[in-house]
Amino acid sequence: MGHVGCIQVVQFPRSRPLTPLPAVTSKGGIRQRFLHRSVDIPLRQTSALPGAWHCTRQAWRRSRGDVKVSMGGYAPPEDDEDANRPDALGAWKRVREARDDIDLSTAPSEVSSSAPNASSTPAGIWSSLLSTPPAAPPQTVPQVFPSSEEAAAALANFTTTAADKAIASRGSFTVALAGGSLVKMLQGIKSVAGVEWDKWHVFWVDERCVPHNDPESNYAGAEAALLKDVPIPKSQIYAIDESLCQTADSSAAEAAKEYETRLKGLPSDVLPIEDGLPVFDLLLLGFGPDGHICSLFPGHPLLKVEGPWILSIEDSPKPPPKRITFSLPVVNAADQKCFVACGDGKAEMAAQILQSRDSESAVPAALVTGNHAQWAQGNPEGGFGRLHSKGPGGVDGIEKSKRGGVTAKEPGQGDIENIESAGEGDSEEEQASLCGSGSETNLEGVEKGKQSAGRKAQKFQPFTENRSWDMEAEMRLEDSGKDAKILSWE
Ligand SMILES: O=C(O)[C@H](O)[C@@H](O)[C@H](O)[C@H](O)COP(=O)(O)O
Repeated sequence: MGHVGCIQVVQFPRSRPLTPLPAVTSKGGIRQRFLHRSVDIPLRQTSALPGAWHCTRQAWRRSRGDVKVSMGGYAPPEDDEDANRPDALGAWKRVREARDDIDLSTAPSEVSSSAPNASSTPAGIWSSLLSTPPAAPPQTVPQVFPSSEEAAAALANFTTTAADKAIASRGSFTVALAGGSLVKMLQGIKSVAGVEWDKWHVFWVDERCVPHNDPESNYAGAEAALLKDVPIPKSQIYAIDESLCQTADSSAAEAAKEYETRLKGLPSDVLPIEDGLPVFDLLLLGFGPDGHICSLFPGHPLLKVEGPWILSIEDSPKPPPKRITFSLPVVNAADQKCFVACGDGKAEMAAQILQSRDSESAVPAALVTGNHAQWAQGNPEGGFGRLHSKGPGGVDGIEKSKRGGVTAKEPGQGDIENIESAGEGDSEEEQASLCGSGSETNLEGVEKGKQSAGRKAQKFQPFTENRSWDMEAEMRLEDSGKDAKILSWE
């Protein structure tokens, strides 16, 4: 095909055609999205490498290898491992290798205008890429809800949408749950109609090393809030092995090892592994008032551990002290991560997470990369409402909406994304119903939640936009001589 100087989009022979979506302009270039097997595959063209198109690592993963982005005509140098990667970083490295010899500003002439059949041949794809005019950037609207019921309903909608996509793509859905105040919010999921529960596989991002009937058990909380009422096969609920957590002397390390072994024994159509890490479809995360996620606490050495998937901790600052947890690389390898923040007490930390992202002082929650959604329950006139201010604890770019909520002016890098009020505030009593203080035990919180009023039907806009891989920043980094392997920047 002679695509000299450009990255060529190739479809494997048996894959379904890509459906081009309208192109958008975004930070660093023009972005084109394709719909493929129900997933968006964004490609972008950057000013740094005119004529070249790139896709994010996460999009590559989500395409499940069905779409290949490669550079025609240039073999990767053998001694550069990264240049052999099939994803955007590899493609970029290959282009960097070749850029002295080629004219990167020249798009392949045979696809510039008259290529046949826009979506079924590489030339056609190029043609549609080149001819689609840029559109306005999409709005992304993660939301703050004045009532926990509304936040729970939005979370339910988001989760079941993610499940539908995963099931359509590979026949199963893997979701990993946190504990804490998130647990009560899970109740909303059971009222969604038409869920293919038999395709769900449920895990825990962290678990306290206690028996299942212990009020501190995250498994027990999720069981009471959701699992006991939905027909997920028991064999697809991956709780900690409680036989390893019976006494105060129990070793969390053994429980972690057992959990990891069980995950590694799952077939790849249930839990795919990429770059040595499991790719969960969705993580439902909380964050603590200190910014911890899972059982990864600020300043704790576990944050830096990269090899094992599941880690143990015996000195958790949040009781109980013995726990097992996903490692940070496992968290970041997941396809989607959703933060749920309950109550105004989390607003200050939410602001800190937004502001410290990408900085040395980032708290664990700010180290989570990739695709995010955030649902928060709080008072738009209270703690979360203050996020609009530029003062201490405030976040630039977020302003109050007419209805008393807060909404972002534009999705800026490092934002917790746009935040919008979902309606008028509910009573204090109702606010407390699904959103506990976090200090009460999981089971107590669920009991309280059961007494809440039924949820309201509501409009909900899912978060779809990727935090894109910033290729220009990565190039600047490499030029500055620093380690450029910021592969999870997407
Ligand atoms: O076992 C746990 O403690 C949880 O799994 C933990 O990961 C939780 O998500 C955060 O601690 C936030 O908890 P709160 O929402 O209760 O603050």
